[in-house]
Amino acid sequence: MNGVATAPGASTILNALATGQGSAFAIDVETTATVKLAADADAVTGEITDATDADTRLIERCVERVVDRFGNGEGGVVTTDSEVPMAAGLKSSSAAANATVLATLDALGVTVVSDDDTDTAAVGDAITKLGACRIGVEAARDVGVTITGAFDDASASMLGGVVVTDNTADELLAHEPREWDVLVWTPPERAYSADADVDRCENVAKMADLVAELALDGRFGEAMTVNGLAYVAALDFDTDPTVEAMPHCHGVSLSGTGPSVVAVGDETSLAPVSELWAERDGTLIETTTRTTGASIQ
Ligand SMILES: Nc1ncnc2c1ncn2[C@@H]1O[C@H](COP(=O)(O)OP(=O)(O)OP(=O)(O)O)[C@@H](O)[C@H]1O
Ligand SMILES: O=C(O)C1=C[C@@H](O)[C@@H](O)[C@H](O)C1
Repeated sequence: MNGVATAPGASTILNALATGQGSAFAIDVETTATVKLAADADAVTGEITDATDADTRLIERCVERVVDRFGNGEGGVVTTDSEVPMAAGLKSSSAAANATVLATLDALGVTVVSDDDTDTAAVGDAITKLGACRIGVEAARDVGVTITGAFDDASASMLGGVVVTDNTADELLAHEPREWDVLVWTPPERAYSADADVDRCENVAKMADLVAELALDGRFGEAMTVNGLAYVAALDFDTDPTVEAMPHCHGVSLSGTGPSVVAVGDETSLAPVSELWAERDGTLIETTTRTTGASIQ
């Protein structure tokens, strides 16, 4: 009973910490999960390739939740192998959870239905992609790696494209395809979402409402830039990387609770941003949006 699945990381248009409404888009860097289940194994053990000291509770809990719902008490081993850096703002936990849930469903032979936008929670012995996504969100809540549940990040990773969500109800408000070039700058420091200063974020709630309006109007570039300016201030990051990118790109924002800053546009508009950000410490990733989301391999 083996299963393998991949899920992409994501970046932020609207951070949900202020109001519970969020918006995110999938990017073309991904995490692969491999799940090996056995009827006679009595526990689930997680391993994260190249990060032996990292916390494996999220992926173990994802397997347990899928087995509780669709299995028969199986245990086993889950391994993730990821291109998405942890605690960088690029939704590594959502990618790991989605890949693990899908790989476990694959191992158990459960059919995953792709009628994402109709959002039927489960159809007989099958489950929709959004239903699978909600299992990962619940697992993230169980182990405390999220503030709101991060259904925005998780559904962007699961479905691909751009989503707008209500994280207080785990509901999808909009789902749109967008094709942008994407430039990611990740400074050397790391920031775990669960440690973010939520009280400071609540101070920018009126700006978050404006960002949600822009996003629901399909004005994603402006939405993410307003979000970026509000949240770099609220979370006390340097405003310079955002401001210097603004004249060139379609949109730029702090991603999640940082520290990465992400700009979207086309190759020509991102070239001067790349030159400016290359002078800073840290790493640059040139990628694209991804419209296809997570999948069983
Ligand atoms: N590749 C992975 N494999 C297994 N577990 C992971 C992986 N990435 C993240 N996690 C789990 O999620 C926890 C939170 O990670 P992290 O802060 O990176 O997630 P995040 O909330 O998605 O934030 P960010 O958007 O900053 O990446 C980690 O401590 C770990 O338990
Ligand atoms: O932990 C959370 O609930 C969140 C973390 C960040 O990624 C945010 O971008 C997201 O909107 C919500």
